Amino acid sequence: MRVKVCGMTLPEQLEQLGSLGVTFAGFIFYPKSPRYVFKGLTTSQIRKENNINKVGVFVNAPIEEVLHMVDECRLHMVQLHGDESPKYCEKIADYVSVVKAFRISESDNIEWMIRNYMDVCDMFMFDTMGAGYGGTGVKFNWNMLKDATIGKPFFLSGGIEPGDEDRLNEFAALPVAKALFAVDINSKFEISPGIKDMAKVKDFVTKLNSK
Ligand SMILES: O=C(O)c1ccccc1N[C@@H]1O[C@H](COP(=O)(O)O)[C@@H](O)[C@H]1O
Repeated sequence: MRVKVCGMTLPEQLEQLGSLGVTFAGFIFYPKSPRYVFKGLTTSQIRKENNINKVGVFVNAPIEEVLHMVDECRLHMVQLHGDESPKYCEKIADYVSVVKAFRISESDNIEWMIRNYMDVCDMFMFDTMGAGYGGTGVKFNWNMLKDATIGKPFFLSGGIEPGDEDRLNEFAALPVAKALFAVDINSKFEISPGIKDMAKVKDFVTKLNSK
């Protein structure tokens, strides 16, 4: 199973990720996040990193700013984690792969939420609704996906933590998980915001892929 580690802020941790079997590194370009990428990384450090797929996470940012960062940092994908409209996604998708994130509450109908985004982005991400835009450290009810038709590859996100490996492998056996593209980990693998516990990341990736 592919893994994305989000909220990278340290150059030495970024360099290490690829060798741990992680497929994607996420950088949060949202200044209000405690994992804001420029706390510890520069655009040139990100640009030079060639051993991993780079995902920029944006929240309601101006389109020009997103495209500028894609160029500057040579991002492979952008993850739109705010309230971006289908039109907004479509404009960005002309230039780079777009992952549209949806923050899920118990009363949501997921198929309804994604319906207008089907033709304007490349993938989806399902995360948990919370007070902020992301990094809640809380899981949503994965059963809500069980009978849904998703129609695009998706990232599973929100509070995934060490010890979830078996549960994730069970989820991966469900019919809906044919579209499960990757699991996204973040705050539950940290020493402090933006500083990852690399031993926990390594252990998780190994256990997840050993079944
Ligand atoms: O982590 C943040 O600070 C953040 C801020 C704004 C938008 C997205 C953010 N993180 C994303 O949240 C999910 C889930 O994180 P967690 O596992 O619940 O901590 C993850 O995809 C991050 O990309």
